Amino acid sequence: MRSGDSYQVMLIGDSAVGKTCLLVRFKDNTFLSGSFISTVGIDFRNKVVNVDGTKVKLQIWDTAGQERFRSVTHAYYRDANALLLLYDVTNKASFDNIRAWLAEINEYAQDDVVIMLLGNKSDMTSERLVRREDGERLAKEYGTAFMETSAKTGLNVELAFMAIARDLKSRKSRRPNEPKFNVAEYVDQEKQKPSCCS
Ligand SMILES: Nc1nc2c(ncn2[C@@H]2O[C@H](COP(=O)(O)OP(=O)(O)OP(=O)(O)O)[C@@H](O)[C@H]2O)c(=O)[nH]1
Repeated sequence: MRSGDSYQVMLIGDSAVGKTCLLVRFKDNTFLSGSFISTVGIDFRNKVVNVDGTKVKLQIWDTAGQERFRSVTHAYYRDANALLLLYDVTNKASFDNIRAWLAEINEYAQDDVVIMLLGNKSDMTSERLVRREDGERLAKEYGTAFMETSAKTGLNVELAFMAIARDLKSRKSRRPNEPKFNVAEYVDQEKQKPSCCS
């Protein structure tokens, strides 16, 4: 693998939506079950992924969702190249708060930041309170990519980070006459592959 670029990806969203679990699933392919330990301030992990034979280093910042840490996390927004914005499909308030999170992004992040909206805990089918269509509609309204994930089963977790890595890499290396990388199209294509998203 050739060595390539490094990017900062930040996980944001209400407390307990599953940001830490999503990161641990991506990094170590395990699920943190048992008692819930809320993140204090901010934490980070690196993972190197392979995008078309080039190493792309993702430095992933896991932020605390609790309100009292907001001023700490604000300081990190401007350095983020991409934001994974999570809600919990079993927690309606976490979905309703997405507009407020998007307003924060607008205020503190770079204008060209890549944003992906993720509806996490999609494995909890009987407790679901937010429909997939509602997530899709909101993402469309704000022009962001969207998918549902489960840190517990691993559904779409790798895909979400890989789509971000590809988008960031293509923004950097794209020649003026090349078409823009389309995250939504990429995600749809990958979802259809049998090896994906189990
Ligand atoms: N069933 C299910 N439970 C999940 C999933 N993701 C996270 N959880 C559970 O939800 C709780 C909160 O997960 P965390 O990852 O710690 O939440 P967080 O968003 O990092 O929370 P803060 O650090 O407070 O911002 C834990 O009890 C997890 O086990 C998921 O995809 N499915």
